[in-house]
Amino acid sequence: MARSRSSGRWLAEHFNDDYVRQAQAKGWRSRAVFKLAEIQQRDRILQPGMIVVDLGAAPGGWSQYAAEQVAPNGQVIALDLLPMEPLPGVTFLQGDFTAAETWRRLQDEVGGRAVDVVLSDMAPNMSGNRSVDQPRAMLLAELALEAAENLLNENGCFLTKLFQGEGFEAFQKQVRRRFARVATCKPKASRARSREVYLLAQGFKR
Ligand SMILES: C[S@@+](CC[C@H](N)C(=O)[O-])C[C@H]1O[C@@H](n2cnc3c(N)ncnc32)[C@H](O)[C@@H]1O
Repeated sequence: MARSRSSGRWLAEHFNDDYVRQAQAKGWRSRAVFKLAEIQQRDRILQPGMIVVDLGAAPGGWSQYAAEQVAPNGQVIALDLLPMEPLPGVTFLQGDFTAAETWRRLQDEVGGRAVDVVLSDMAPNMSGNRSVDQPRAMLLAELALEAAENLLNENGCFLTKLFQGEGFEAFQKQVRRRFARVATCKPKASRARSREVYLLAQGFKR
């Protein structure tokens, strides 16, 4: 089947991308790992022994990196709509996080343990229509925040992907009410033309 011009452009960009080459060379599952690594090198949010929840985890770059940082004795509980190949130190749940049933399964897996960090790199399939994509992306961020508010221990940390646009400011305000320190960042590995940024919230107030 003939590829569309835009998917051809995406593939060319993907394979020429230095982060893709570096990820392949180092055995990381995704180029996205460099976004988390940049944040970790600056803010040290992951420490040995921590329990981490990784929402929107497939194909597994963030989980792979987080599992290394929290070893030994730490654990990553990863969740995605799509299947994911097993990783050491990572328990994986497949399900749609917008479904109440998936939230119940995640709570069961956590089993009442105090979670130190909730990560969310969830993103909807982009249609290209901003009025459709933005509310879908905001819903995923809202659900990730709700999960963080339910699971995190005192002083816990929440890192989420966000897209600049409708609802962005209100979401930041909401996060500021529950966390002592909140900052947005655009890691170098995040494509300049993408509206994607990351919100890092530290010091959860229970
Ligand atoms: C940018 S990718 C995550 C990449 C990942 N951080 C890594 O390093 O490999 C976004 C993921 O969010 C997942 N996702 C989107 N909507 C979801 C939903 N409703 N429930 C669970 N996962 C979802 C997608 O399936 C996709 O795998």
